[in-house]
Amino acid sequence: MSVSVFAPASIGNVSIGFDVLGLAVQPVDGSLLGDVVSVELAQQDELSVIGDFADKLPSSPADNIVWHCLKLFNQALINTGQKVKPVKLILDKKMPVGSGLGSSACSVVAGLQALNAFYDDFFAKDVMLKMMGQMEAQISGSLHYDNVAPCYLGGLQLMIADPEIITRTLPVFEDCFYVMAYPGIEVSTKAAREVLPTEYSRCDVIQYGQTLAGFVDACYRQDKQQAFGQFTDVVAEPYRENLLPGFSDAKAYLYQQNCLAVGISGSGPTLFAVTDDQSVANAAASWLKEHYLKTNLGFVHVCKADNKGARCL
Ligand SMILES: Nc1ncnc2c1ncn2[C@@H]1O[C@H](COP(=O)(O)OP(=O)(O)O)[C@@H](O)[C@H]1O
Ligand SMILES: N[C@@H](CCOP(=O)(O)O)C(=O)O
Repeated sequence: MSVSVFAPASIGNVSIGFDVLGLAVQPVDGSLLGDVVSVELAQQDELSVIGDFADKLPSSPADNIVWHCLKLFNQALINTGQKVKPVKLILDKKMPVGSGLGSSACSVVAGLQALNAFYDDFFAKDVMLKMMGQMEAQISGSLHYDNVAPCYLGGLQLMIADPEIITRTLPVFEDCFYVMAYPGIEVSTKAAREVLPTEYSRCDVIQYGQTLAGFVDACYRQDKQQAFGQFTDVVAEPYRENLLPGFSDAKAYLYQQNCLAVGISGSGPTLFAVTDDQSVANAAASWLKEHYLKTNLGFVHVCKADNKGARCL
């Protein structure tokens, strides 16, 4: 028996919810923006990596986060008295690394969820999400669920301080397009966290709280004007934009073209632009292809919210 699980790309932070807000996205053209992990019975545990971005990962499979997922998952099975089966894992690494698209989360979620599907969904969702958070923390240096939660559960996820709840699903703006532009250069999440201040002014704290609260309220009332009217990131963007060549010019241009919001996806370098008008989305995508991409690895996708999250193929 073999199972394959796809886990979608996500926008960490969504600009105004540093570490606590994340949105899963899928291209409107139906292409798979995310990673796929397949699991099948084998003589002994093994991992092979294929796909467009396989050569960007550590050469030893033992350094791949999917291998660590297998070890964590097996230990959790053993802890419950279950018998562990040797498996062959195949990671189809479709996602660029250090991209701001939640690439490591895609591998973690696809890997753990494929294993759980192989064991007939042995672990409940909350147990799985905690394991996913643990693996993401190992790779990025700190515990943040804003990629793994939307990648696993789909949609727009708000992280809750209660460790028993972890995340709540917020209503999305179903008519919005998210134009995702990955320039083809790498920015490590760890490095992009190190440039952030360790303390913020009272004024920034108030603005952050007010903006996030206003956004959540607007999601429930489906009020796009309020959601995107005050869409200013005071926590990360001012300190990270220097890591992203061309970001501030692109942002200014896209606002002139009537985009509702523009921000850094996760820790960058991917930029996202929001609009509810498909012709604005297509024009933004064409412009970004020409002006924001820096290498031939870059790409632009017009996306919508992905409400399904990780799924068996
Ligand atoms: N399967 C994997 N997917 C992504 N990154 C991996 C994987 N296995 C190991 N890594 C390593 O983890 C780090 C992930 O970097 P990070 O900046 O967090 O990526 P992203 O922001 O795209 O999730 C890189 O050093 C990469 O080599
Ligand atoms: N909240 C994190 C999100 C990182 O997302 P990634 O896609 O860049 O891994 C942060 O901003 O550091």
